[in-house]
Amino acid sequence: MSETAVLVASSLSASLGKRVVLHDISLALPGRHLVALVGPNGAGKTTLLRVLAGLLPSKGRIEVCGDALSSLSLQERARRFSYLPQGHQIHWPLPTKDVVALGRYPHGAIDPGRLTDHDAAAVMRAMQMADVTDLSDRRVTELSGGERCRVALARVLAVEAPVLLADEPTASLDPRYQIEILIKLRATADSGTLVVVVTHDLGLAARFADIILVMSEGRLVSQGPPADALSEAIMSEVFRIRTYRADHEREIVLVPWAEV
Ligand SMILES: Nc1ncnc2c1ncn2[C@@H]1O[C@H](COP(=O)(O)OP(=O)(O)OP(=O)(O)O)[C@@H](O)[C@H]1O
Repeated sequence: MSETAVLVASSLSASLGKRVVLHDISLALPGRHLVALVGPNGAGKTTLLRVLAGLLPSKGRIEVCGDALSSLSLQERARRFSYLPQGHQIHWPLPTKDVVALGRYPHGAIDPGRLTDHDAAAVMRAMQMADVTDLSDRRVTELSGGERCRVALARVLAVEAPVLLADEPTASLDPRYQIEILIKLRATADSGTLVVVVTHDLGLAARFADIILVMSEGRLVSQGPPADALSEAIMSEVFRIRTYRADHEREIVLVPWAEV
């Protein structure tokens, strides 16, 4: 990979309980890229995302922006990684703008009501990017699922971290919102961030990602540009499906079609 890697992992392995769920994973991912992490249920995608962010212990080495993850304080890790967990829910009836301001917590903004100009500007940029400025004073508990999803995205964007990790950010959204979220993540990557997104939507992954990482049974079994990483052989061996493939408006169309 010619570009400078922002996130490097070498020989990672991790266990949950007595089970080894990640085996010998090595990768090097540059900034300004949208990376889709795909694989069947239970392949280890969420575990890998959490290990990369330092939220789960692992063996091996992780470097972010040239520093060993293990050498960084928790606050510094929180500034370098923004993490959108799977099925993210907000249960407190906070106004949208305060939820988004929580993204500035790693930068020392502990009171959403008293942000510095710098933090307030970052919150505004994130709200504009996620298209939630018109929801600013609405309570998040009174928003639709799609609106809440955009607010959750705005919160992680407000961190303005060099690495954004998002676990199934489009799950349970309607097709329009799914496309909208991918367009926003694409734009975030284009502005310089390394964005890693876990998804089961192979069509959106093939269309929007620069790099696809395919996991199976805790191992990285394929990686590269979508057409290579999601080859018909990988589809068959890893996902046990055949796909319909075409081009539309000069973008890849990939539709899961039948079991093999
Ligand atoms: N707390 C736990 N203890 C033991 N095993 C676990 C635990 N959590 C998850 N696992 C196992 O680890 C493996 C990887 O789980 P993980 O959630 O990372 O998979 P995934 O690829 O994200 O799956 P999905 O697509 O279903 O969300 C699975 O086999 C799962 O059963």
